[in-house]
Amino acid sequence: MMALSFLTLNANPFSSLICKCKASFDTSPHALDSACIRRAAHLADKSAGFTSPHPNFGCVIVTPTGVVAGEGYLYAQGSTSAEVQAVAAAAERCRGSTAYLNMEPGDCHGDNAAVSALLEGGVKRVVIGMRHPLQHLRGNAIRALRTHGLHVDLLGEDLTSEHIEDAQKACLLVNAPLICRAASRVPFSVLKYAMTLDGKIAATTGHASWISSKQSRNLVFELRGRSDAVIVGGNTVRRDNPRLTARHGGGHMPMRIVMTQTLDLPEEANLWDMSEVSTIVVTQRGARRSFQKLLASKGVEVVEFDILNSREVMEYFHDRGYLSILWECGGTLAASAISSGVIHKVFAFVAPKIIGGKNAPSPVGDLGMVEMSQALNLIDVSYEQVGPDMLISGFLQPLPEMAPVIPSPVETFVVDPTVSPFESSIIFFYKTWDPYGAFSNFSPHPIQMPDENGDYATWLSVEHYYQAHKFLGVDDPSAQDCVERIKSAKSPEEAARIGRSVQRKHPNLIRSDWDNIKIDVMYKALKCKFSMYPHLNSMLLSTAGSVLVEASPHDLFWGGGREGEGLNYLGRLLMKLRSEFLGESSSSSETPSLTV
Ligand SMILES: NC(=O)C1=CN([C@@H]2O[C@H](COP(=O)(O)OP(=O)(O)OC[C@H]3O[C@@H](n4cnc5c(N)ncnc54)[C@H](OP(=O)(O)O)[C@@H]3O)[C@@H](O)[C@H]2O)C=CC1
Ligand SMILES: Nc1c(N[C@@H]2O[C@H](COP(=O)(O)O)[C@@H](O)[C@H]2O)[nH]c(=O)[nH]c1=O
Repeated sequence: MMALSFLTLNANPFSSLICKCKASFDTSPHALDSACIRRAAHLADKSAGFTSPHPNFGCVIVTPTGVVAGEGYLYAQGSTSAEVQAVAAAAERCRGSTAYLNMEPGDCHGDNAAVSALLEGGVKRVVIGMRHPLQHLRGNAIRALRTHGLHVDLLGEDLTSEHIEDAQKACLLVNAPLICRAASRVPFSVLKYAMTLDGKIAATTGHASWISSKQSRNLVFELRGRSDAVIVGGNTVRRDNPRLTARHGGGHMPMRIVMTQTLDLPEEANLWDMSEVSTIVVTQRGARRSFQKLLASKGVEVVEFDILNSREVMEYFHDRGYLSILWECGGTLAASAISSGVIHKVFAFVAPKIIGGKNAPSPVGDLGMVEMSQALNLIDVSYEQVGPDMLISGFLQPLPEMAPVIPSPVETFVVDPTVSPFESSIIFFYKTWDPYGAFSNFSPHPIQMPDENGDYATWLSVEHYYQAHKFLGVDDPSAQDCVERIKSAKSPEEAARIGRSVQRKHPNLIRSDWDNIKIDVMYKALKCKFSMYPHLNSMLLSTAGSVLVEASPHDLFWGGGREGEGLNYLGRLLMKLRSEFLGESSSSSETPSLTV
């Protein structure tokens, strides 16, 4: 199958790129640098979907004679960093080498693993394709490497050329969702549709299976596998009864979102089958409460909105940490999403078929335009043949510039003097890339906890420990198997996915006292984490006087909720722990009433 990505990376194997430089006697360091950075971006792209919501990192180590000595890419958050893998693979050949990184490493875990590996491996020069897009992480790794005497170059900062621009583009594209997140309040959204040569996405009857070829549809599975979620409108659910799963074998499975105003949806639908992946239905506040209950009984999450429109919905999923959304809706919802300015990229599969029909639906409904001069022009358009179809893709809006990233508190103060950078009465944390992201259960800090026999076992994160304890001690082989699967999950996200989906599907496997003990389980794990890592302990103590709130908009038990309606138990436990570390006997005075 051809490799498909949000970017269109050169499919040529790396070796040919290097050879090209050499064969044409273009031995300039810049030609080699750009080829190696492209390779790093290509490697980084291999795990797209799995790393989310974290960046994709690739690293290539090249000896002074131009030989690739080691390579690596980040498989998932919490797994071994690309730099550590590449340095290990290069072994002795690392000394004096150049390391190529598609993006500056961001050390949100406080262990500086990537930088340390490059230093310890004896790398002499580091070439970076792109600075870290998140302001609070940007520049830290570059500074650390330079402080230790390494020569660090940022591709394209001293000179530019076609090769360099290509390589820079590859770096931007491989982390487009993260860049988008850093610069705006919505995830990176791709609108994909399949249409006939006469511009129809279904027959007049609404029948649409299939317009595009099997090859194209296989490619769509890949696109789904690269996305955090796939979204459709209510009509598509009623008409197509889609599954929206990524069926390309072993890939990442996106969440499924249905956007419906009426909530007039079938009682039985493939999307309510949660055995493979979950579905979230977003709807108008107050819509069909009895149907909401029915969906809840099937494990489908329903989120109500006062104003249900594409932008509000995207902002909500942005706040939930989603980086990339694939829109597989019909023309009505597509027009609303385009009008709201939330669509970044379009993938149009054009099949050499004609269906006709004056009322047959087209991919984009009314945008209110009356003259061709108003048409939206795609940027950076690509054309690829896929089986008998033509895939046309391009951007509806340019990727955000790297400069205007989220301003630092001090910069915010300059822009808006009413915001004090020193006002810290509430500290929000959620994703591990946040300034206080290490407070999250998902921060990849392994903990060592005693089991029931007093033997110590290592858990890759607090989330691993917490999820596994839902099933611990249950006298059922499936529960024991679940504990093992969670324990060996490659990332905290994967651990949470397993734990939550088994809990939803097989509530009988959950230990009967779980609701009574879960806070205690979490507290023990947090205490261990903040005792084992001195820098985390200092970070926690440095927040003294501030209320800590886990800014999860959807977890109303551990998080603070969208409007402060959540119980914020994670924040409360951290404050309790902070009091304990500070030597205060009681935490009750600190427990906040959450009206944030
Ligand atoms: N060839 C292709 O690639 C595809 C073809 N199709 C075909 O398209 C047809 C369906 O098209 P269409 O009705 O446009 O698709 P959608 O169902 O995807 O979108 C329309 C629906 O979205 C819901 N919606 C919620 N909020 C909004 C909003 N703010 N603005 C607009 N809609 C909103 C409404 O659901 P509700 O009515 O429940 O309130 C509305 O009816 C079907 O025949 C299907 O087979 C669909 C997808 C892809
Ligand atoms: N008809 C059509 C598409 N339709 C989209 O795919 C959905 C069905 O997905 P699934 O149930 O997972 O196979 C459907 O609801 C709609 O969103 N996609 C395409 O690539 N080509 C096609 O010809």
